[in-house]
Amino acid sequence: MSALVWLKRDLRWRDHAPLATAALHEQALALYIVEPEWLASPGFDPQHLAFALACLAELRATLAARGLPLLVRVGPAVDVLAQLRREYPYRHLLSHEETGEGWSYARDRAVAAWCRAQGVLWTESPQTGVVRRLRDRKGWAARWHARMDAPEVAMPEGFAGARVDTPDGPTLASLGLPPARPLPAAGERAALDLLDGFLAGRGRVYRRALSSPLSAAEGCSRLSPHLAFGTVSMRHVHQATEATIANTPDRTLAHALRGFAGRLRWHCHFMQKLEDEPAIEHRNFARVCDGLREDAFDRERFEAWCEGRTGFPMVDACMRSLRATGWLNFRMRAMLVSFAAYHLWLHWREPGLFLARQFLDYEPGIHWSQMQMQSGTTGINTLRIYSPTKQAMDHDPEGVFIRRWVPEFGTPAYPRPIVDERAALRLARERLYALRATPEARAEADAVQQRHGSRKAGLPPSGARAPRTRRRAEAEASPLQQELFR
Ligand SMILES: Cc1cc2nc3c(=O)[nH]c(=O)nc-3n(C[C@H](O)[C@H](O)[C@H](O)COP(=O)(O)OP(=O)(O)OC[C@H]3O[C@@H](n4cnc5c(N)ncnc54)[C@H](O)[C@@H]3O)c2cc1C
Repeated sequence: MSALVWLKRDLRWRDHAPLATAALHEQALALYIVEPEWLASPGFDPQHLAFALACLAELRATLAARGLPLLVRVGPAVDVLAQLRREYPYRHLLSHEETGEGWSYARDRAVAAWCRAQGVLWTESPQTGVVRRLRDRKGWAARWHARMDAPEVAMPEGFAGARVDTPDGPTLASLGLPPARPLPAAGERAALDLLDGFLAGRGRVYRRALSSPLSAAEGCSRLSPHLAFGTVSMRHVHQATEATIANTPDRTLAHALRGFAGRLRWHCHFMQKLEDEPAIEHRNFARVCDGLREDAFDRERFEAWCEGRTGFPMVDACMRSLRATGWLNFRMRAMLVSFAAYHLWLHWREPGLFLARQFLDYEPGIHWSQMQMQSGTTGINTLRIYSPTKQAMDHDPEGVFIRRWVPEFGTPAYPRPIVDERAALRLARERLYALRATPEARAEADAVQQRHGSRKAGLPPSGARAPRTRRRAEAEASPLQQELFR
């Protein structure tokens, strides 16, 4: 039987089940499809494709050295698969599972229907801790560990590669796309180098460096684009981290890496939410929040936020830095969203799409869950309103980061604040706390908690006892939830 490996967000050689299985077949071929639906999706930015193509260039050489040709084609997935089958009559399609946006879910359903009609066997393998068709979250963390602690997939020596021409694939220019902003190093080698350097010592300052935009760029792992494009497997990162923690005599490093290791679970925990409820890309987790902000969308405020000219220097510095580099640390991402949601009273969808285009690491499951969490529409998480002034005092006390990105700050060229912070926050709090106190909101919070809450983390069902004040609510948040907000 002939096999076709359909590469998606798994652009690596190591720990790759579909590639390993393909080697057992009479003939094999690998394919990456540049899908028009992706290019047209509102969260897409040319930097995403540029990164994928750079990863593919390296992978193509890796696979060619083992006798496996890799084709890169452009078109709707079903059309490309059907055309290729006329040139190379494969019977077995192999890929990893994907937890993506609605268009990719619809495409997977179309591919499944096409495979059934054509008599093609399609085998999808998991590659993260996300569990398909999960009934409930009970025991999820144990399943995550079972998968992540299992041995990595043994990779074959070589393949009986199909004899096909492998012309050069598309480029941004050939697809009519503008050039991408400067990118970090792409591909599997770069991912492994980043991980090795982080575990060998760079990660020592992780806990201290994580929160400030001045230190986080160096002190965090910076693995997120690699996890999003699959140039390294989550299992490999987890196992390498656990091995370092167990073996290093450096207790500071081990302690720092324990914090990092916990975040790897959060990656899959958030993706699981989108897997279980794909609609959260578009609509509120807590439906009682429907209508809260939809009709109040102020485009001028939104544009000022996007362009980094809100008159709040820490917000503007973060936004400008993100636009230039494609990355921002967790706390500053959360602050940007909190500012959009509470200070500017913007619904999360458009700011979320804008940020998706800026983040090279755009991962829909994490992204939409976090957008809603930081906007107060999950119904179960503590409302966390970040003060940009406090964030600047805590994480950029000398104003170094602000001066770097907002050089005109302190001159007449810098805009005045676009909102009155006190008045905006008073109104936002009143609206949200009033809503959360309703019996409907409490009942719904229970349902959201049952479906999406991390029971292993011991999160108290927030609907069971409605928090009366913000301080009390924060005190009630579980340690793991608080850890997430650090
Ligand atoms: C509004 C908002 C949107 C976000 N969107 C994305 C996104 O699209 N893609 C993305 O990868 N991360 C997203 N995050 C989470 C987090 O900010 C990034 O994962 C992190 O900043 C990436 O840098 P790093 O790889 O150096 O992280 P490290 O701190 O080194 O963490 C290692 C890995 O753990 C995972 N991780 C870390 N923090 C979190 C978290 N809070 N939730 C889930 N997983 C986490 C990521 O896979 C990350 O690469 C978002 C956070 C917020 C507040």
